[in-house]
Amino acid sequence: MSHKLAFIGFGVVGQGLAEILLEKKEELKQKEGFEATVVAISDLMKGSIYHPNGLDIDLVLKTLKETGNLENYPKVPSLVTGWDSFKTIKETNADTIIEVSYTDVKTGQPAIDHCKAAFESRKNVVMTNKGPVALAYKELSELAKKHGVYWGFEGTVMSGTPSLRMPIEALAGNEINEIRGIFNGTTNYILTKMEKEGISYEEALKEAQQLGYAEADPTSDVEGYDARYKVVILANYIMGVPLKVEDVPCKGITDITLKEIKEAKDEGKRWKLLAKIKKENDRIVASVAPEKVDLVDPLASIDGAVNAITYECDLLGPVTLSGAGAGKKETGFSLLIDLIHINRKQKLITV
Ligand SMILES: NC(=O)C1=CN([C@@H]2O[C@H](COP(=O)(O)OP(=O)(O)OC[C@H]3O[C@@H](n4cnc5c(N)ncnc54)[C@H](OP(=O)(O)O)[C@@H]3O)[C@@H](O)[C@H]2O)C=CC1
Ligand SMILES: N[C@@H](CC=O)C(=O)O
Repeated sequence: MSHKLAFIGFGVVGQGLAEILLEKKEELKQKEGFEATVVAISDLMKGSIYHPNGLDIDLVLKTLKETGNLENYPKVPSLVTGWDSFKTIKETNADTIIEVSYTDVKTGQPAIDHCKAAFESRKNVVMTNKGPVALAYKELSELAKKHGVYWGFEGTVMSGTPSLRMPIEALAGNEINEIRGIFNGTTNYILTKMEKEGISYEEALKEAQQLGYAEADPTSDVEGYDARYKVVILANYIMGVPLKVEDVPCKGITDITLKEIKEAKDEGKRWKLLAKIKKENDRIVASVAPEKVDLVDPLASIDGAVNAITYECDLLGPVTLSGAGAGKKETGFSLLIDLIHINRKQKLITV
């Protein structure tokens, strides 16, 4: 099947997916019958380009690298420049919108409205932006369903590690009453670096930013807001409970000093930013906070930008999944798996 894609936002993750589409073009065609044409990219500062017959991804990436602006793409006939996100969503011939603009932890905007505009234009959305899923899951999932389009958001929790797809598909039939884990790559990277290399909090945060792990405003990572969004997504999507962001007490890692990290080590413990969700009768209790975990706890050995999640299943007992929690290719992959899902569904319909 052939797909026409439009990117909204073209930072670390957007470019990660573009590189994957370029590198795996032939393999995806052979193995999955998947073909994609990028028709448009609209980014706030990097400019906006649209060509109904498709853009040359290699040339797009080179243009951006060399000039910093997409609008320096060669001026081929029918190339349109300067369209904002909404015009790109509504008026291009894309069938699927890749929403990879920044996550606004207060309002979820403009990404919520990007999703609405796409669904109302009968376009699929695949996204890594957590805002719309954390703040408007019910409304948006109903709207996507009403318009018969697909909404994929695997990368909103634990990057490309299938923390959403695995429980929904492979653990189906179990009741999941408790979830616990490490859901933020940046903070886990910082804590690991502070403990193992003795570097300062500021230095470790800078590295996480350079590696593309941190949010555009890293306050979201270090104060725990990003992990809190992921808790809300898991509660709504996996546990079917309409938990709200304001119901989740949240504390970050900014107060943890090198001295405290060393003291924990001497006690046979390690600081981790833990997220917890538990169903208690009709109630759900959830939190995000740093905790000293025993070194024997499986979560203690989760290092760097890796994340981990344990699902307490009524039939299977605890199931733990660990893998990348952030990163360019890793999160680009999360979008690819959602696109492959659309492709497989469409193939089933056409046979
Ligand atoms: N990085 C990671 O490892 C992961 C990221 N995510 C999520 O994925 C999303 C993208 O992350 P990432 O690529 O790292 O972030 P970046 O900050 O690198 O990229 C976001 C891009 O979106 C652009 N943008 C912001 N607002 C708009 C808008 N209204 N219209 C068009 N473009 C816009 C920005 O423009 P400009 O900078 O040019 O102003 C920027 O280029 C975020 O929501 C993040 O939370 C999820 C999982 C992992
Ligand atoms: N900033 C986030 C990116 C993925 O969601 C993180 O560090 O985990």
